[in-house]
Amino acid sequence: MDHEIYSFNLKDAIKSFKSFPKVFKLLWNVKRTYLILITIFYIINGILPAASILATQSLLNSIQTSIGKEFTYVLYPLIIYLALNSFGYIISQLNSYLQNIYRIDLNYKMSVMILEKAKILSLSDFENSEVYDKLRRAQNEAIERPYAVFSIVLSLISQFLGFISSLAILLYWKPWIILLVVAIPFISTIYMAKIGHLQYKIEYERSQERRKAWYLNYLMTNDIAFKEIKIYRLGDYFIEGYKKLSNSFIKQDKKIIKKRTLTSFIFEIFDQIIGGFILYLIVQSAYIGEILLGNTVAYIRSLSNIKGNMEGLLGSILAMYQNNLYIKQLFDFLEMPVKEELPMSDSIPIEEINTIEFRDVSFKYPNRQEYALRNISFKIRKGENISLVGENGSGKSTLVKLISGFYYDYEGEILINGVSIKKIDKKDLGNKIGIIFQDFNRYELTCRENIGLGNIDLIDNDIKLQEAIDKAYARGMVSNLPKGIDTQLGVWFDEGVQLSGGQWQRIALSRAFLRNADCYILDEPSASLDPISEHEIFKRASDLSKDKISIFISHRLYNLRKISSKIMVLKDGRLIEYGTHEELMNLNKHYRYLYDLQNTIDMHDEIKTTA
Ligand SMILES: Nc1ncnc2c1ncn2[C@@H]1O[C@H](COP(=O)(O)OP(=O)(O)OP(=O)(O)O)[C@@H](O)[C@H]1O
Repeated sequence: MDHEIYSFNLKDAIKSFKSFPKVFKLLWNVKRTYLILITIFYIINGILPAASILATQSLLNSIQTSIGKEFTYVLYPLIIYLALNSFGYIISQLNSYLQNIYRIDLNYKMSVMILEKAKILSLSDFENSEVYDKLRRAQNEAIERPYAVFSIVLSLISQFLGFISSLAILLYWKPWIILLVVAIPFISTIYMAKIGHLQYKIEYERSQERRKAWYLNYLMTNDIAFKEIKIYRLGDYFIEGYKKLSNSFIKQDKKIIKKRTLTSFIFEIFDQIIGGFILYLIVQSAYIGEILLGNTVAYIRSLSNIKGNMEGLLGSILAMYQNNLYIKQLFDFLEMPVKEELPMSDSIPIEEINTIEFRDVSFKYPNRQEYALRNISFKIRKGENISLVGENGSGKSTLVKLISGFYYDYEGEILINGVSIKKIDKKDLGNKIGIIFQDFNRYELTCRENIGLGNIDLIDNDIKLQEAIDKAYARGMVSNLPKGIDTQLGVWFDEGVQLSGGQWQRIALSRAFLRNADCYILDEPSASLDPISEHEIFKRASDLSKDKISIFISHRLYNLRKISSKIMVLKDGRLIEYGTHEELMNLNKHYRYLYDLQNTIDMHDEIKTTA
């Protein structure tokens, strides 16, 4: 974790401004004409208060000194005074309009940038909670910050101009008064910076906890966990967890608010005393006739402007420092190196997958000590139907994730057509593999989209979609939907139709079949399918991949037996047996044990059901 979040000092504060050039580059690229106009308006806004003070001074003095003279002496200062005020109003309205528009564009651009970055992250990035935290921090806390920095910089300019111009008016009268005016706001800002830093540190450290609270909230307000929450009566448990986490945040937040209020209260008292003393000096000078009425009003207004500007100025610097810390998170995320993304420029294109070979491959997940796969070697050729079997956690899904190119930090060699998978064009590899994972997605979109996402180019091609639907034996099911293929699926949106687990699986299969792949991987596509449907699907998938490669994972060994040209048996991450069903049965080892065990259980079940 960054050292700079633990303490506040000037060096760190200056360091936090490092991301400035990047912020301005980003702002510049959004809408530069607006950026320039807004800047000009801020500058005018900075000068206007002092100009208004001078106009007031001139108006009042001319009223006081022109008694008995022509009215034009008063009329011109009056017109200038009114014109200035109207001009100020128009400028501020225009400025707020431009800022609102600019802000919408900027936030949109920021959200897209974060999504674009998330798009290129690897699976292991998403499985890494640190990366996940970075993503959430960027999304939740940093997205508004570039705009905040921009408006702070502008108000800094505006405040500074206001400060200098009002100061000049007061300097003209009594220069030493300036020291009194600036002392307290200056000291109070340093204290406030410390509190601001503390707040940032708290936010940073609790981002995991915040995510947990969000997750509990999500579980309670989403249909994903609804059934279990109802049946197991988990509502109170989750709400308690949410409350516990939220209460700790609330406690911390209240503490900070207390600290902040107390500090500003104490400094405000000092400030009021000093302000009162200066006001006394001005009124006394006016009383003894040292200054005219217009000057008196001008000095009083300058005094309050300086105070306001000074506070605003220091407050802006403080806010800028805080925003810089958050912006650092944004760039931390946007500039985070994408580990697994291999250079596309010198990658080798492939037209088809002929062979997949593992040579002594071992792999462990980045966050785990133990290996998920150990010393795996095999070669699969075009036309082979391979089945992967093994107990839970034996490494079957991990193996297919490696074939799909999700992880590259394995030991040994993975070769596609004899070339290292690391060198193969990722896009080509993706295009040539049709896969359904165990945890396949149920998109809350239309049936067309749910299938068409398998090959976006074909999403409007009804003939190809129908072919894919037929391959997954889903024709009857889709045509029975109220709007056929254009029916909204799921329950999140209007007119959505919920499907059964097995029906969703057929949709996912159609999605995989829509790809013109050379290698079909079905990772337990059968979990929600009845044994007959599973047999049909496997049979169909193996028929479809006659001159291709297919890899099936299932716990129903009986169904795999008929369609597999070879069976791989995994145990504790090792490939312990590899051969045809007959060979493995004759070997009389683990596969035979699993097969016989399943048969015995099935027979037992059958006897129980018929009894
Ligand atoms: N994303 C992950 N991060 C860390 N460890 C993981 C991850 N996914 C799987 N593992 C671990 O890797 C090992 C192999 O898991 P894998 O999912 O490949 O097993 P499997 O054979 O497909 O199991 P199942 O039959 O239950 O689907 C297990 O010990 C599991 O805990």
